[in-house]
Amino acid sequence: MLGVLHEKYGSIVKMEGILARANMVILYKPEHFDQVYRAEDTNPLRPGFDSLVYYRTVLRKSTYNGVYGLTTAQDEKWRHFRTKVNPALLKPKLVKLYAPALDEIAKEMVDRLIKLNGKGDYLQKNLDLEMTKWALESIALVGLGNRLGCMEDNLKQDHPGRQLIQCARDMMELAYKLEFFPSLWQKYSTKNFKKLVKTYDLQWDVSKMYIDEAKRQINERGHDIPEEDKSILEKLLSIDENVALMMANEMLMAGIDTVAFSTTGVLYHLAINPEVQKKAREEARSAEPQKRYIRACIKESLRIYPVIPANLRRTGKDHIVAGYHIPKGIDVIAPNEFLSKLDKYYPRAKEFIPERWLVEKTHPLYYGNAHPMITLPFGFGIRSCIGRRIAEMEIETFLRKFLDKVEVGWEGPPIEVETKVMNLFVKPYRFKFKSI
Ligand code: HEM
Repeated sequence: MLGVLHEKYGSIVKMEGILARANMVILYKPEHFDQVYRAEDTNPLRPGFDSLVYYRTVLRKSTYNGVYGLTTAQDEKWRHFRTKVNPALLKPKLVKLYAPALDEIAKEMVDRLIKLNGKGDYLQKNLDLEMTKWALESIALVGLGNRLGCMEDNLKQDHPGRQLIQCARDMMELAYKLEFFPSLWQKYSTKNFKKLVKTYDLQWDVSKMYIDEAKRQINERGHDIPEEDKSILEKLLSIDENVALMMANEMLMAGIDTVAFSTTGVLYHLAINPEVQKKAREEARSAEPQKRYIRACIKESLRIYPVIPANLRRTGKDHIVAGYHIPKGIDVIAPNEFLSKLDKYYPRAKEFIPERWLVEKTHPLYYGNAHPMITLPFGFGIRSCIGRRIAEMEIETFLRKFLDKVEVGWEGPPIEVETKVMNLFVKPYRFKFKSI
């Protein structure tokens, strides 16, 4: 759709908001959204998840004590929260401390994939479920310091971890229906809105149960343990209890499908590019600690298959862009996925070429020839993804283990993506895994 609008209306496209939605402008030139996004970066407003905002600030106001979390807070509340959580989640030195624990989970996941690969067409239909189990298990260990047991065999449908996975998916699908299409949920409780409220309630209750259990264990054993053994929850509890609780809750929400989708995307690209896979495997098996080629594979895959296809900011003031007036209160869309696949920015843009992230400046494929705002898989500026460092480490750790033990191929037509707030792969997964 973004391509069609661009072709028909040019590089600045205005769309009237429907029902309660704000008016929107799509800016197709990176210099244009760069101008707006930078000017808005002192107080970045990211709209979206209006139903979750309503749930936390109105429906369940008493539960949240005025602390709304990063996904829903704006203005000073957001800044206050973000300032408190930034160091624990984004400082590379602190995040690296979780590497050994993530290594252990990655190893289990690879063994599990090998085992499940022998079970007929199970992975063709359920690879997404298995990848989300690994992603949840990993983020829970980093976030809470606990294993949830999601990667055990015969996990029951009502296992709390399984419920969290289902909640994350349902929230995305229902919010998509309510917030991207005309809906009257803001006037009265529609059927889908009621379902969504139930899902928000369940996600909160289950994550709170896990968080309370983690807190109980922390209090029982005391705080006198090495820094590398402290979870993010424990670090944040010493700063602000409400913030710690909310951040842990959001990690168990935002850290599941994002990581699972991104990792599956890399597996797909490795599967259809055996030469790249071979090179990545050599690096995975080498003693070189810096896995630059594998990291380039992740970057390149996120360029082609970002989880979030477009970035979004709501203007907090007026802007003049290429002579057009964009007033305050408009949602400005940066169509990053669409732009990232254009040859005018990246030569052979549709091809998976990790080398473009590694070659010298003088090389025609050099990634830096493209405007730096085009590929933004983790968003932009001070409001960009708080889980970025953790996610990158989870994916890299998994790939290193995977490449060492498994060869991956793909049989059949190319994988397809559908977009529902986030990107999702369409089943079946036609991967061929071979233990090596
Ligand atoms: C590969 C995996 C991931 C991708 C591609 C991704 C992508 C994004 C993007 C595009 C945004 C919007 C940023 C913006 O508006 O500028 C975002 C925000 C966010 N992400 Fe991630 N994410 C990933 C993993 C995670 C993980 C593991 C967590 C858990 C810690 C997480 C938690 C969040 C939160 C809480 C926000 C809101 C930040 C704020 O508004 O301050 N994400 N993510």
